[in-house]
Amino acid sequence: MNINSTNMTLSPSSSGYLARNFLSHGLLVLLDIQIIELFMAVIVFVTIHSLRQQKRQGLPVWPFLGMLPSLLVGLQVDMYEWISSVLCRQNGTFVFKGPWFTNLNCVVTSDPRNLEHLLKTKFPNFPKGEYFRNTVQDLLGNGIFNADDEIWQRQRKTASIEFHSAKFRNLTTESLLELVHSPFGVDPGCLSLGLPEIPFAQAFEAATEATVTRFVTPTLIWKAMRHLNLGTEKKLKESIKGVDQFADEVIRTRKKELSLQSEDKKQRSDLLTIFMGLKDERGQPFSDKFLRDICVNFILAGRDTSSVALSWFFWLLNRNPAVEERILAEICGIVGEREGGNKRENESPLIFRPEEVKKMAYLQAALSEALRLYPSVPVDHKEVVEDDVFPDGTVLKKGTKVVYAIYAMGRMEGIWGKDCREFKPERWLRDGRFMSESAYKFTAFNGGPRLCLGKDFAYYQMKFAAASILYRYHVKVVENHPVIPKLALTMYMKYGLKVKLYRRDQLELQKFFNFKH
Ligand code: HEM
Repeated sequence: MNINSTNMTLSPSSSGYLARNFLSHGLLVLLDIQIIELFMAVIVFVTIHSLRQQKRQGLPVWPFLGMLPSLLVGLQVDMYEWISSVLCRQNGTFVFKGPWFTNLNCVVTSDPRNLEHLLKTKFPNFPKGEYFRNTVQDLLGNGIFNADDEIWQRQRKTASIEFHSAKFRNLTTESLLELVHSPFGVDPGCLSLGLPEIPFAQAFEAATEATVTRFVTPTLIWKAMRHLNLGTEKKLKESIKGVDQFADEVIRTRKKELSLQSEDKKQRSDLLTIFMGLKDERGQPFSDKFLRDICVNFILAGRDTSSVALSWFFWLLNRNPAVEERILAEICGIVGEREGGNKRENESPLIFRPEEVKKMAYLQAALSEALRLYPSVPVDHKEVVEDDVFPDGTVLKKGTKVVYAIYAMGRMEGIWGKDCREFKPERWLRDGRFMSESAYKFTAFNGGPRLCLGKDFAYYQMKFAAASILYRYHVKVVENHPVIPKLALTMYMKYGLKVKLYRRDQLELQKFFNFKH
């Protein structure tokens, strides 16, 4: 990664610039390469040491060996599969030990009993903790994802009241309608134009990816790299700049709008506006930095989680045409119940009513199944406050880091049965009705006091968007397009999802109107 960016600087087109800046720049390039070598040496050392530790504990060493070359070429490995395979062999929990000077020690678990203990029963004993906070601080600041205690409670309470208000619900329903049926939404003809590139979204994705690299790099090393502005730290800094520019613009615009409105017209109900009207513990309005953290965290919570879930959903659908047919049959059945029979509304685009979206049980099952296999937040992190013991007997010392592997949970036979790797929406249905699962077994939305605040809204918007697209188009994934997860805070696809859209015609849909379940 670092070498690539160095090469870019050394390209012929920039040679004039380089000549002028040779001394300072040349030194930086040299330092950059030395840091990479140091970093690699540390990784090799960490690996050898960890291998010995793993062996002593009776843990399999081959997955770690398999990971080594990939780690050295830029953490390209499918880390999630590696963690899953070790967890399956270790009955759901293992202790990972790195050398004393690294931060790579942790307990990794996917056991639902431990999850319930961690997320609910002993919740106060398992905050996000200092290590997590320091690692993601540059990107998430003091926002809800990164906060504990009062700072977290305050944001949670404010957001929770807001999320449950009628005004907020109306606003989100309206914006969803606008989003799906806008010129870049799913209106006929528009998708063929292609989607615009969104610099903020790119910066955001790059920032979450670079942040995750910190978790697998000794703290000492990434802090040194940050200080010297090198490698992934340089990338992180640049991408955070892009994220901040966007957030600053949103805050500035909102402040201006509010200052221009008269008191009686201050009707706007969105989270940012609510937080702008609140005071901190000293009775002062929240700083712009804190408002920026609110923006960034809620965007991460609500935007990227749902959008990556939809990408995995459409990819899975492409591999399971029978599921797509059942979803279409469900949608057409619901549309058919509309006044005026089963005729498609010719000219105006068909917009699903909220009560119709709620009825789409099979679609909800398919989305849950996609999230079971590809959870938007693939791993999460806690820290132990006081010595404790997990229900499975694992001893937890104060300060231990605990990683709960949500991705791996979807691949545990002990939890989901022998067919756990298959995409089977039917496992979520009883007599045609959607049945939710325990949050400690299906942890895609977290559980306990930190259960996702937007879960219901997320299902609603994903169902609305998926149904609106599927009713109009057959979404075909471009052949041979590589689809693998990216190592980031959110489970993006490493190379995105390339699809071709084929407009459905009346005849094709007619088949589904006549389909019997
Ligand atoms: C498929 C969609 C979604 C998934 C899979 C998802 C998943 C999650 C997960 C795993 C967490 C816990 C994160 C952590 O503590 O580290 C979380 C928290 C949260 N989610 Fe979601 N989420 C989704 C959509 C949304 C939406 C649409 C919103 C808002 C409109 C939202 C708002 C939140 C908030 C505010 C939190 C923080 C809760 C807290 O820490 O108390 N989420 N979500």
